[in-house]
Amino acid sequence: MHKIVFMRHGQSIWNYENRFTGWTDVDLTERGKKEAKAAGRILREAGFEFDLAYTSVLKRAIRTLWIVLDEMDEMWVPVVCDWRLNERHYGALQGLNKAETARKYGEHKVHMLRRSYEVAAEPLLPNDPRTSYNDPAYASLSKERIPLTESLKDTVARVKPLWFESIAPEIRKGKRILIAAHGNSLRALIKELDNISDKDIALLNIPTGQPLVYELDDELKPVRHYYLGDPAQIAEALQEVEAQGSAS
Ligand SMILES: O=C(O)[C@@H](CO)OP(=O)(O)O
Repeated sequence: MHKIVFMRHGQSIWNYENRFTGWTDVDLTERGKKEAKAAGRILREAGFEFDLAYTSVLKRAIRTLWIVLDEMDEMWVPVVCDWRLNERHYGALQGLNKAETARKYGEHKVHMLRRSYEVAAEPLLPNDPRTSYNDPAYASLSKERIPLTESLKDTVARVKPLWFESIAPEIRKGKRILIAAHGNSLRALIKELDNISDKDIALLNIPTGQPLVYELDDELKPVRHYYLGDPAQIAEALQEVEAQGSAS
């Protein structure tokens, strides 16, 4: 039996301001840092140890991972930063307030944009200063591979190869892995792992800063999964994520 821990980053500045974030590289708030520290403590107290960690190339996830590893006194753990764990690209929505967008276009439309499998936001124009074309974090990628928008389906298409090429082989070697990533890159990974239908994935939200343990059998099929933290706090955090798309 293998165990892997997934964690969404702690609260970011744009989570706090309720803006569509995607590939925008915003940092954690003080609350986000506290969430990461608490997660590290919970993991340490539950006896978890890691041999390898994965994160995105976005600082809210990287910093969350650093804080967790620091709190666990495991800062030596090798870290792979891979763009394929980035948040799903939110196209032209990036920077807009979610409640204002819901007031303008309706809550249903915003829910579809946030949680449906195939719907993507309008793409950024190639000359939009918000594109990642000139960001050195993506220097190894050809321009065609840098998205201007993504649906969850597109996110699955980039996360899946990372799982099969890198993460799964390391788990098979016996490595104990922590993945600090984002709401939608984790939804994409979990959709594949748990074989969740395109329709049902709309119901899955991931709270910020809560360690989620997956137990996997020898074929790396999930046997069970559970959050480690306080259930009341997790329920509240989930409610908060869901409410971000409401007009009020
Ligand atoms: O804005 C975003 O990038 C994501 C995560 O914060 O938001 P949502 O939960 O709306 O998909």
